[in-house]
Amino acid sequence: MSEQATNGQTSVDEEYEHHGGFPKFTAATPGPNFGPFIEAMRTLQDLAVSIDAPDDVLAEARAQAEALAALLAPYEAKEGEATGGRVIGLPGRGSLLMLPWMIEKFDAEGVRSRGVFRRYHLGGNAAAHGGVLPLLFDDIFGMTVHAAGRPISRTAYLHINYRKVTPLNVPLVIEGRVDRVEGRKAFVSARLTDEAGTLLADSDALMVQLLPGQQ
Ligand SMILES: CCCCCCCC(=O)SCCNC(=O)CCNC(=O)[C@H](O)C(C)(C)COP(=O)(O)OP(=O)(O)OC[C@H]1O[C@@H](n2cnc3c(N)ncnc32)[C@H](O)[C@@H]1OP(=O)(O)O
Repeated sequence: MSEQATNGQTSVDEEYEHHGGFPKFTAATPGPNFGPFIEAMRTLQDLAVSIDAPDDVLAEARAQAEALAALLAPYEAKEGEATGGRVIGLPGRGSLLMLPWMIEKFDAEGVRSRGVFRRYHLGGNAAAHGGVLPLLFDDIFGMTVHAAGRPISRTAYLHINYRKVTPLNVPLVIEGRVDRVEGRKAFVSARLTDEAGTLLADSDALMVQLLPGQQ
């Protein structure tokens, strides 16, 4: 977000200032323990949805989880200041909400990301839950319009075609691009495939550029 104003037009930096409550996001550079901490939390998520443990084990797990929450609670930070989501070199940019995928290509031609769906993302019969695919697509579309140099935009609609069941723990690829722009509207599309190129799902969406002051 470093474009300068030219010919009296609003710069991307100024656009940020105009976007109501939107904080200005800058990359975070946490210490070496942040990445392993997030990975440990992801493993906990996988286990929390998959264990069948006796109650005395759950009592101990509960105590440790509550102690961990008490340790971390004093460090809660505002949106835009929390580390998670701002570490480009980590899966999901270090956000637990995001899929643990790594950005491989990020330019005006499009964005490509690779990763796996884990046990935490299980829907049924060994396949990813249908609800986590929109998360993946929406995130790639946000990055796609950003990489294309568009000002902050929100998803107006997002349509997904589920072509084949999406497996867990199999390396997958998603690629998104801007197909066309009409004023504030960017029409985007993306494809989710396995590494052999088999199409699992595709999506198209409308990203509408926010007006000054618009939340
Ligand atoms: C910091 C990085 C943030 C990145 C965000 C990542 C993406 C996200 O996940 S955002 C979260 C999910 N999305 C939302 O919450 C959006 C909620 N909706 C909204 O805020 C508004 O409806 C919004 C902004 C999409 C559009 O509203 P508004 O600014 O009033 O525009 P509006 O005048 O209605 O529409 C603008 C144009 O888009 C079109 N449009 C708007 N919505 C739709 C739609 N659902 N389908 C088709 N066209 C639409 C309108 O017809 C209009 O077209 P035209 O200019 O040709 O007449």
